[in-house]
Amino acid sequence: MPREWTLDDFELAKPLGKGMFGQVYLMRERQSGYIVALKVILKSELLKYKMEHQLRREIDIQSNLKHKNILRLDTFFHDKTRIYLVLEYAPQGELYKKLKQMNQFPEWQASKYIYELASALAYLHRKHIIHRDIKPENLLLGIHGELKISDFGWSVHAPSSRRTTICGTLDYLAPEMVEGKDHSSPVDLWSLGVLCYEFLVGTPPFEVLDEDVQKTYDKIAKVDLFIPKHVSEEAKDLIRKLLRYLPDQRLALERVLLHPWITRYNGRTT
Ligand SMILES: Clc1cnc2c(Nc3ccc(N4CCOCC4)cc3)nc(-c3cccnc3)cn12
Repeated sequence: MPREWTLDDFELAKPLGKGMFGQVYLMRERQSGYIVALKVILKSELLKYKMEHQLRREIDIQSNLKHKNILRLDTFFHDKTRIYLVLEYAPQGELYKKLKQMNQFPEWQASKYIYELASALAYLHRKHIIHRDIKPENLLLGIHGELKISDFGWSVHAPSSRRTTICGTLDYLAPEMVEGKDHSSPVDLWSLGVLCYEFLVGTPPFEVLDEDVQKTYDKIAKVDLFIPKHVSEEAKDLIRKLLRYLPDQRLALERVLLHPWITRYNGRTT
């Protein structure tokens, strides 16, 4: 039985940044020199937002996943005031910052990220897990620039009905999520389509400038989609096959992985 870890087992290398519920630090485990990212969450904050059940689910789900495009959660521990998540360190940082810097990705880069995302989602869906919160802020980059899905705070076992109020942007949410209906794994297919658009265009497809939630919702419900002409026909085809109002009409992940826009840049999976 692995012994309980404590904060004394680690020494601080540098702060990495601020997440939703606390700071993230680059740490070195004293005995082995092993480098990790330590996510520190204040228990008081957790209680204030009634998020302890969501964190418990995040830990249960993420600690049992093993896939090169999913950030590993190695272990966790807590003291009187804080909970510590010992996570895999992603040396190339946050994908959304790279997207902001580059404004949009070249087609080969977007195709590679969508391929990696689809591979990770196929793995999750085989385990009947839906992520439900796929967006650039939840994507990190590994040592070779490979995409890593992090933050499983909204993941659940499919099928599901939402019990927690949605906060933050609606930009990535499927119509059935926004409408509060029962939903299942196709919600991640919708988000994949939104991300494919955003990687190539630089902004999400249903974003409204004044951030009026109702207007965003109306655009999502109508699938009011305009794809700029610089986007290749094959990429447009994939985006249109994912951004379908009816969940069952969205292209299955197995078909995404074999789509010409994906296989052109990532080699045909057997
Ligand atoms: Cl969990 C987890 C695992 N790895 C990371 C990570 N890695 C990481 C690597 C490298 C750079 N830099 C690369 C050179 O340019 C400056 C940034 C940043 C973050 N960051 C965060 C994080 C979280 C919140 C805010 N900001 C960053 C969470 N992480």
